[in-house]
Amino acid sequence: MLRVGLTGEMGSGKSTVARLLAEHGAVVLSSDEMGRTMMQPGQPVYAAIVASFGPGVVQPDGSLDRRELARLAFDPAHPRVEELNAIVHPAVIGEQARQIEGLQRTNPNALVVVESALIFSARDGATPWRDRFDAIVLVTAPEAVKIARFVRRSSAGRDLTPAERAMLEADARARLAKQAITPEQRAHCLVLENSGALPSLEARVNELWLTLQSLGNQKL
Ligand SMILES: CC(C)(COP(=O)(O)OP(=O)(O)OC[C@H]1O[C@@H](n2cnc3c(N)ncnc32)[C@H](O)[C@@H]1O)[C@@H](O)C(=O)NCCC(=O)NCCS
Ligand SMILES: Nc1ncnc2c1ncn2[C@@H]1O[C@H](COP(=O)(O)OP(=O)(O)OP(=O)(O)O)[C@@H](O)[C@H]1O
Repeated sequence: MLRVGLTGEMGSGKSTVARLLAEHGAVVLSSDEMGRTMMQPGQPVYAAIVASFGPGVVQPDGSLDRRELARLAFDPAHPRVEELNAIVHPAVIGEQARQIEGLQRTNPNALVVVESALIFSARDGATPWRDRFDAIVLVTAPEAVKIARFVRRSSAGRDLTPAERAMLEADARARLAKQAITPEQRAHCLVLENSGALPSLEARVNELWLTLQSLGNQKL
């Protein structure tokens, strides 16, 4: 088994790369999706978030108000993202470890890809990222492209007022600031640049797949 961490800042194209790797046969675990599942009513993570952040983050139907939670988490005057991370990240990392352990038994030759913007910074308090992954792939794109992709996704095709656009851009910058990757971390990564058109990304992913295959079960 090869355990690959797939990272890159928001809007860099990680999910697109994950999808392409899955088409080659990789087993992909998405941290964002796992986090969302654990934040559903009835889950321990949901209860811990409501206990910390209060009833103001609960919508009338009982689900979490993600927009309000994001506002509190990334509030520039009083950010609480570390508090939120301390609840969600250990649970997500623990679930990933359990799923990878299961795959070791059922599919020992699997190439497992864990997708997360926070591969280097997310902690469960115990296991350093070096012990959780055999190789890290970093997807990069220019800052302006990443912000534009976030604004486009968040507005879902709606026309934005200049004030709404400015708010979304500020939200994007606040999230990106929490994802910055240091040159020391980058030096550990296989870097995939994604500033061009999709076919050139696809060609790079084809090469990446061959490189990962050639690693076998070796740590990079
Ligand atoms: C703040 C929340 C409620 C915002 O929800 P929203 O639906 O707007 O965003 P979504 O979860 O789809 O994330 C979109 C992107 O935001 C960025 N982002 C999310 N959480 C964080 C964080 N803690 N730090 C930095 N960037 C983040 C990531 O690039 C992510 O891909 C949510 O992202 C959250 O609970 N974050 C904390 C837990 C977390 O880190 N989740 C992501 C991986 S487990
Ligand atoms: N090379 C490309 N050309 C055109 N569009 C692209 C390219 N790469 C990615 N995209 C588009 O940009 C958007 C963001 O890409 P993607 O969701 O893969 O990024 P991400 O890094 O996973 O972002 P996030 O962390 O926000 O989930 C998507 O709509 C995707 O289809």
